[in-house]
Amino acid sequence: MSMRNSLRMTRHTLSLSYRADRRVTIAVGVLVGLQAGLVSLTALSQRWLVDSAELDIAVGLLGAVGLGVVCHVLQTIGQRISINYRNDLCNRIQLALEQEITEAAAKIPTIAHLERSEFINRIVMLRRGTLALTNTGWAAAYALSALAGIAMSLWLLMDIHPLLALLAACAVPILPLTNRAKRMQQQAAEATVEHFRQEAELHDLCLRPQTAKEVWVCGNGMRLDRRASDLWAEGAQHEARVRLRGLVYEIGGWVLYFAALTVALIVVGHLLRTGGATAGDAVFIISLAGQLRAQQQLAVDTITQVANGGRIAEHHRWLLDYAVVATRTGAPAPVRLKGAIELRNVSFTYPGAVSPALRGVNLTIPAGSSLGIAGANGAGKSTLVKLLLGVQQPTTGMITVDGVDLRELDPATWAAVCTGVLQDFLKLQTSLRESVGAGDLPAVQNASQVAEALDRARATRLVHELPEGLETQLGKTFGGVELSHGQWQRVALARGLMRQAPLLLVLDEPTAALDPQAEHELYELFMEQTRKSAGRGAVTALVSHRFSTIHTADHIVVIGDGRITEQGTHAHLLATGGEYAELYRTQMQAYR
Ligand SMILES: Nc1ncnc2c1ncn2[C@@H]1O[C@H](COP(=O)(O)OP(=O)(O)OP(=O)(O)O)[C@@H](O)[C@H]1O
Repeated sequence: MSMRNSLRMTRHTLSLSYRADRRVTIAVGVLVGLQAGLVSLTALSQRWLVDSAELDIAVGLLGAVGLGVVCHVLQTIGQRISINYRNDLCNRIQLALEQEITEAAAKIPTIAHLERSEFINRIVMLRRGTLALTNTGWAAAYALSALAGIAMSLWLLMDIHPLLALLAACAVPILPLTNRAKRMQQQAAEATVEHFRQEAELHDLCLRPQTAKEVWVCGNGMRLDRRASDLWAEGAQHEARVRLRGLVYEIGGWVLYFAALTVALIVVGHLLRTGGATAGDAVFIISLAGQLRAQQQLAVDTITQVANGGRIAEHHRWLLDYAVVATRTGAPAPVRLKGAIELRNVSFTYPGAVSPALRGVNLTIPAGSSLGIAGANGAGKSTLVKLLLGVQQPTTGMITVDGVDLRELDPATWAAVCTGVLQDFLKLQTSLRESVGAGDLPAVQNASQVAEALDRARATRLVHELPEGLETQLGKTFGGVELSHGQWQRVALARGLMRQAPLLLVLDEPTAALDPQAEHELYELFMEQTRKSAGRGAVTALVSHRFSTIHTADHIVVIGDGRITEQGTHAHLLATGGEYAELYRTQMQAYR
């Protein structure tokens, strides 16, 4: 399997190199190929030089010097040129691979793969191993060149004495033993990836400004740091132990070769003493035997790199296959909703969770209406929102849009008619214009559309307060202006309001960071927008803990422990006198 992956990645990365620069790829290929013959030719020139000197042949001497110089020049300069250009090609291959990985990940229409640790580990291994993947193709080219060079050297050595073939035979175990050592290291890296992921996460908690303040207030910094360091030490110790065991295998592989080298040197001494070889032959054998070690080392290193690339390629293949399986096409999403969005007996369980987050939910959201979603923490409100947006799919049951199963609609076109603000909204550290415009990318340059969205989010004052208005860089990471949490939320709101005619507007606690007056104004606005776009059948789904805001929705559902416990209009729910009525009255009294 790994062999097949190595071959596939070799072909793939070499074709990426060829696509990146055809002429340079061919030139580097020729230079790498030439290296195969240069080692033998250099040794032959040395033999020719010594024999010509012994026999006093001037032409031979001149020829040998010329050949030697040409070989050395080609070897040294060729190597420098090929290494430099190969590095440049590898940078381009790496960029192309990273694009491929990001594009594959971006094509996946749900986020299910980002909620399973075995998948996340694969993605981390893949990202960490991009360099190994990148090198596979050119490592294979160097390996072929080294193997061809070894074959040529051996053929010439055996011509002098068959025993010298021992040098090659005894080098054979080096490759499987080195490969075994590398495989052990790779397995250790896979076993410890979660340790390092947790360590990075814990250290990030202490270093990210957003989280560091809470860590400081709780006085957890030292403890988190110790826990992170313990995790790192555990992972690093395991890897170090495996590396040491691997080293024993690697050295073991070379022991046999050094024994064969001793035999070869004894053979040379014997041949010289008995007249079986000339002084030129002796120089030739010693020179080639020395070079052979370097060639074998190169072959082992590069073949190991190819095998390593093959192991990472398995994760690459997994991601591409997963993206293909997960990528769905289907009927385009409607631009106008005529009937309703319906949830039919929908249940959803998060990967690895023991109990469902939603159970048997039946709900009809008629075209042109607004839906208020209420419920305690952890009841399942945000999960319902994720299912409506299509980023998660029901485990059982189905969601239909005008009678068509959401899974049968083209996810990209469905995403294009959805918009909104999620609870854990994005703080996009770009210019204000881009941070808002990202809500409708084709319009990101359209300053008036961006300004309009900011106006609808009641954030125009913010634009005037910022030193460069719409072009102000936001966030500290790139030296911009830091906003308050509420201001960031307004920017996120404006982003969610960028799309001119969405079919589904989702607002998952979009005003939690705003003051009550601002919240009230915004809800009035949302409801007005819902009424205005009712002609297109657009639907607004609004999650909030504040009953003062959701009571204006056309239909309200209360979720408890993953089930709909009550639903109806505000008036109906108040008249029923259930949990909603009680909570509503309690909140209203608290506000008085
Ligand atoms: N990514 C996840 N993986 C596993 N379980 C999750 C995940 N997200 C939420 N849950 C679980 O699903 C249940 C519902 O969570 P959800 O976020 O939908 O609640 P919520 O009603 O939006 O809560 P809140 O009011 O606190 O935002 C909870 O029990 C929660 O622990």
